[in-house]
Amino acid sequence: MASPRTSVRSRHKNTLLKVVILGDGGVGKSCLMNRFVSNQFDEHSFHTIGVEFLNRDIDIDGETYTLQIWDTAGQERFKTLRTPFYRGSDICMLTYSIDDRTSFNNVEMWQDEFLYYADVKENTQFPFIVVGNKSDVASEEREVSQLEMETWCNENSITSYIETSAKNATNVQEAFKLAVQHWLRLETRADRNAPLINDTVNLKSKHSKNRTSCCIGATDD
Ligand SMILES: Nc1nc2c(ncn2[C@@H]2O[C@H](COP(=O)(O)OP(=O)(O)OP(=O)(O)O)[C@@H](O)[C@H]2O)c(=O)[nH]1
Repeated sequence: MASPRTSVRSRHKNTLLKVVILGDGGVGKSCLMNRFVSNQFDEHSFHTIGVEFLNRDIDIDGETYTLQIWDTAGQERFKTLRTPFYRGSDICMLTYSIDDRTSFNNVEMWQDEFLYYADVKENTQFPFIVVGNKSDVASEEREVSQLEMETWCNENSITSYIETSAKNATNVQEAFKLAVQHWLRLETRADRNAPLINDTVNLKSKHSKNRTSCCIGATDD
């Protein structure tokens, strides 16, 4: 027999969130996705060509969210294959590898690429999370300190950041959870502010446009 908690939760509709993972080739995007979805790690992971996606549910505060995770090809030559998939994203994970300074320096470029091709106008209103992967490497191989990453995030109004290791499964679940919590915070704020932004809102209408559909459908409406 189902527990009272389960039967209450089963009445809630799942929320589907599209999460896109961006970052230089080789920083570990595919490994992060596979660790999160299948709890597996491939020491000899191949470069991604274009995009791949996998789904996994995550429970936060008694609610279930289905994450549709899009792993993209980080190599420059695949740019035209990956960018058409940015539109409609709810969350963007900007990844670098802590033993590769160039990949950290490129985080800003990845954010710009995402904003442009996803057609997101307000970058401070979009849930970006910065993920420094490969935290398992020996300290002498580290090229980017955690403080440096936090400083960059603060300067760029990014409030969610974390170091992970897809290899030894450190903080991978937490990274996705943090991302959804960030999305939830912005969503709640958008809902709260909605009537203030549009003073001609029809109070009888049951249809409420949330922030996500605004970003997706801006050119199609
Ligand atoms: N030490 C360590 N190695 C990792 C980790 N994550 C991934 N790797 C290794 O890094 C290499 C690249 O991993 P991928 O997941 O294919 O990298 P990617 O970012 O998807 O690369 P592209 O598909 O080219 O964009 C592989 O050899 C992985 O085994 C990690 O957390 N720690």
